[in-house]
Amino acid sequence: MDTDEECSIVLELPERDPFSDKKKKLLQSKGFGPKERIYLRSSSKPDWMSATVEVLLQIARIIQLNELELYFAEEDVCTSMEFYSPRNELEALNSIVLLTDISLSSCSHLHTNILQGLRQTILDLITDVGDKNSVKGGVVQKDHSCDQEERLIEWGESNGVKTQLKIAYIEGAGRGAIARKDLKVGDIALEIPVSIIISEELIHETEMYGVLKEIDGISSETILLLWSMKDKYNSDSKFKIYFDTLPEKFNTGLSFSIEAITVLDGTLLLEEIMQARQFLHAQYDELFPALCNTFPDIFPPELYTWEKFLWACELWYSNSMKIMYSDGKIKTCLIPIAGFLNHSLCPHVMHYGQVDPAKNSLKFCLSRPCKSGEECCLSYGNFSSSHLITFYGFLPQGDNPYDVIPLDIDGADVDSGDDIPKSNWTSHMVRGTWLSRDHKIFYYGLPSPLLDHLRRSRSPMLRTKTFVFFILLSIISCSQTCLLEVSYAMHSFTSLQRKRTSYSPLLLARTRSSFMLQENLENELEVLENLKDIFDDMIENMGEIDLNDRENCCWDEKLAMDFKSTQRRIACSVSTSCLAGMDMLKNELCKCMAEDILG
Ligand SMILES: C[S@@+](CC[C@H](N)C(=O)[O-])C[C@H]1O[C@@H](n2cnc3c(N)ncnc32)[C@H](O)[C@@H]1O
Repeated sequence: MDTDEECSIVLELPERDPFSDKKKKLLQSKGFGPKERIYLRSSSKPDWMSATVEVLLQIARIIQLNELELYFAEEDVCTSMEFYSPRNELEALNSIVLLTDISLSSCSHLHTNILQGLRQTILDLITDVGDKNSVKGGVVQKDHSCDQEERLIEWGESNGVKTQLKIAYIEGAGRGAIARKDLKVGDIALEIPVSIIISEELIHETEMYGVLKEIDGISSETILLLWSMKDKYNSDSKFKIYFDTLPEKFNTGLSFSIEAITVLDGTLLLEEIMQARQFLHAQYDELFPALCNTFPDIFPPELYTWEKFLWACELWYSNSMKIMYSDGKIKTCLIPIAGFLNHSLCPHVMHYGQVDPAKNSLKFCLSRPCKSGEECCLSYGNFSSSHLITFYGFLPQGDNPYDVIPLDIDGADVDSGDDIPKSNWTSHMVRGTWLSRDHKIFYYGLPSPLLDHLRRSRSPMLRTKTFVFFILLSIISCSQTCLLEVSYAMHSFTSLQRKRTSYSPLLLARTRSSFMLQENLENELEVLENLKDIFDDMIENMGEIDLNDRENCCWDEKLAMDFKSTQRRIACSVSTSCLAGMDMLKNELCKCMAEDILG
């Protein structure tokens, strides 16, 4: 509890966090426990606030990491200021705002100023995250009319919708939602009453539902999809105005032409799109024409063609949202008006999936400010570009931190029989190494779980980087150079090796360590060589992309080319980082060998 003299904020990693063990380890590596009380003492030092915020933020970031960010998180003890992703940064900062709001509502008068100061500092940081990470905001195209969209908003408002947004055409993204006035963190940009959300309840009373519910294993999503295929053409539908605003064509990866698919040769997206299409075809063939033949009045054949089925699949994949209702049930829904919001890697709205039971409505609250006239964006989820292309038909602007290349290697960590804890990652991947800050020896900008896995699987005797590191330390201690900063030791072990004493037992111990170090460095080198080979093959299989042709291509070929360019860039960065790492290792090996020869 806070005393009158001291005010504090407690940051705690929830026990139920699915990655609690890994996060505890990461917190520990930065010198924190799973529950930290941070005292807010206004001191005479001018930078006390930024120092306090730095600590709060370091802990909050780790607590807010998702699985993929955790995989790429770097445990390097030297780095204090981390940045994992715009999403993580916004979540971390917003979690601190929430904690200060809770404290403000219950704190004594004495602490109000400190807490308000902290709140304002965090809000300023949130604005900075937006300014630094939102790539060239949506450019409004003035030459498009949005009459239909405005009619939908009027219809919504007459049904209880409250909105601070208007609809406009955005360059390269279709329609989007623009702030009508300056909106702050916590403001509600849009509020949609449950009564206008399209979800499974809506169709329970229909004849169609009576037929479909008898089909073994049919999901409520498929039932809704089949209902929407027909309701789109129903002139008496309650949702006619909504259906009228939907595009005639969705242009997702699911409707890529054969030419675009060919461009994807050598990438995993080719497989992903082919599999998704095969799955949908199989699903369609299971239901049609049988349903049309047996119930032609309920399923008129002209409304249930493959093309119309594919349109509905694209509608549901690209426009539906998963919503948790007040009873705790999660349902896939179409949400008129909210369906105009585009996706951003640095979104304004991050949490919108839960019905507010008090108002029976869905609220879209801001996690970062949105200026008047600026496009207000959502996060559709932490999706890779291949997922966004397949199911939404676009590549987000900017560096997508979820763009990974999965590696088809046996994921389970090899049990080396030693007592070094295994990382327990069941699958491995890489992403653009430019996203990593740590390109030192043993890190190379590559994910540690992958490197550790490869080190272990090359040889059960081969140790993780932690073990190599201990060997380095033992050499250092043999040289009677003590109390060195760990980070310094990592960088300067070779120079310390040179300061040898002529003490024979120490020399012997050091020689043994030096031999083990050499062996580990050689193994390390092989790990990088193998990894580089994998990525060089991948680059070769992808082939060159002739971007000169791009302008004359169709939308899908352009998208395929852009995707391939991003994949090539990732693969090239991995190959380059491996090469740089190999050079560092060869350098160290040369020094080791020279040391041994010189005795
Ligand atoms: C839920 S809708 C959003 C509204 C949509 N722009 C429209 O005109 O109907 C999702 C679709 O919007 C487009 N979209 C969303 N975010 C985008 C982005 N960041 N860049 C380009 N297109 C985007 C994609 O076509 C996607 O399938």
